[in-house]
Amino acid sequence: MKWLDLPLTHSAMGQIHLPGSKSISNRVLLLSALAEGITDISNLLESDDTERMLEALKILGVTIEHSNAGRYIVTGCAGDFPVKSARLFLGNAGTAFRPLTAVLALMRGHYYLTGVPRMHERPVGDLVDALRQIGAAITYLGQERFPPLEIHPADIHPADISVNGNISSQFLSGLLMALPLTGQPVTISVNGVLISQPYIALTIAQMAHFGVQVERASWQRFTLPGSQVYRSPATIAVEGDASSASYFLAAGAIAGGPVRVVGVGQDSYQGDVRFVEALEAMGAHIRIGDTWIETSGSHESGSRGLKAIDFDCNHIPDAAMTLAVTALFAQGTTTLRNIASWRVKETDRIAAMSTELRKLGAQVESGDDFLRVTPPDGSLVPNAAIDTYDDHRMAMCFSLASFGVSVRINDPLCVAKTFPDYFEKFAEITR
Ligand SMILES: O=C(O)C1=C[C@@H](OP(=O)(O)O)[C@@H](O)[C@H](O)C1
Ligand SMILES: C=C(OP(=O)(O)O)C(=O)O
Repeated sequence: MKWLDLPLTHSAMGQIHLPGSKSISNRVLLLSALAEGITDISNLLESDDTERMLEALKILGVTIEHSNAGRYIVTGCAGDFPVKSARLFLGNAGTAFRPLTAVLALMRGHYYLTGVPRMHERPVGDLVDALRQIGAAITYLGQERFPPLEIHPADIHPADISVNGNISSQFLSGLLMALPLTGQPVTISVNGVLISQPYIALTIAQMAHFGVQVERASWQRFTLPGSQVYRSPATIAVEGDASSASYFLAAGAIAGGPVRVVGVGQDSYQGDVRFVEALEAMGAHIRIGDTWIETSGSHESGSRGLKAIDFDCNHIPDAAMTLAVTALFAQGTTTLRNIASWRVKETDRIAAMSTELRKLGAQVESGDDFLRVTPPDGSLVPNAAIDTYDDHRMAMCFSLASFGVSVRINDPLCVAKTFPDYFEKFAEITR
């Protein structure tokens, strides 16, 4: 499908059962594969990113059975992948590429890790630097500090290491998940500011489910005490995806609501549940239960019933994109701060977001790490053709423009990265 035309929609209302969290799914798959014992996983996300992880683990010799939708049974390999030589294609899945790099560097095997062309523009050098501190032998097959990578068998000498924290938290997450495999005590220090910190909390929580503890004095220093092994928790249910929830929650805030998402709630492990704090600051009404979140707002679609905000988005890098499009329905200028990491994700998201918001008539200012969005004086420009840059979140965010104007989404199938049936679900809440 080359494009999808979304007609002007007057209101949003209904209930959506969320697909499983991408971030939890790929962590749980990897930890199940590394654990002793069999793990019965339910509500696993079925999308391109999790498919890349599943495929890679199977190539590495892990037995994974698929029984019914979202249910996977993984027989763990007790810390050592049986296959010692493999080529892995990891698409554009950061949650597969970065953690697998760290784990495979310790496996005394010979591995090639590649991805789509955009993955080869997404940095991995800080992670490789950290792994080289303990003896890992990794070479860059293309541009220095970027995938594709070749990992050679190496003698690992566990020692205290440091890693940069300001490009992607996935480097630290990868190290945290991999280093218990050495069995030795190791302390990881983070150089500079750690971005996307809730994803580190998520990593530590998932490791704890598999019996491995991380000691943490601050968000700059993490100790793995040594002599710990991953043990299967037997069964594990993946929470709904809080980033995927953001589109529906924004819809409820923009176009009346109530819109309820089911699958995440007040005790969620995912940082993106805090997106609702931004919506609340914009004037939306929020209700949260144990396993659901509901939003409602002004009942006149496209009426700019919301208030502009100035928001630090460091802790919600993915849901922050939803905020940029929600800003079209707020009075005044919304500023999103601390979003420098957007530049090295599926596309340069600051550039892409600026270009596409302007097509709708918004005034946009941007810098290295911020975006400022002012809606047009009158209505949004109708029938804009929004380019999506092979970025699932660009496609999903801009569906929200249809609450103000009819809009065309180019290459809508890019949502397959994390939410293959997004547009069907979106249609369920529009009236
Ligand atoms: O660890 C994770 O699951 C993720 C961490 C974040 O990346 P950065 O740490 O690169 O910001 C986030 O954007 C990504 O979608 C998922
Ligand atoms: C940044 C993202 O993905 P990745 O896990 O590939 O980094 C995302 O899903 O918005």
